Amino acid sequence: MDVHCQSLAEVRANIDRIDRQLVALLAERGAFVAQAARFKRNSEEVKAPQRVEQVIAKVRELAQALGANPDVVEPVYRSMIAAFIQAELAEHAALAQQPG
Ligand SMILES: O=C(O)C(=O)C[C@]1(C(=O)O)C=C[C@@H](O)C=C1
Repeated sequence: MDVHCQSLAEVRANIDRIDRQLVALLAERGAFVAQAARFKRNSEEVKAPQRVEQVIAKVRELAQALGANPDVVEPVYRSMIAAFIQAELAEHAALAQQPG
């Protein structure tokens, strides 16, 4: 990270720019999470706790490699995945209501 901002406004402009990218990526990630519901038989498979731990281990490694703080990245991911699980449970329940 080699950008040295000259003002708080410049800092916040950069944060706003990054937030736009993050939200776009969350939209893309969320669309794939919703598709995962189609391949799962029940709510335990939706929650997939072993997969959650795989993802956490992977993003902690990525954080180390990319200069992020793993102790920030992990709770962000745990919170994000918890929210995606709720959305995927709702998607799974909606699919179960569909005929055929
Ligand atoms: O990998 C899956 O099975 C997913 O549904 C994706 C995802 C995630 O957001 O990473 C969401 C729910 C599961 O708890 C595990 C992981």
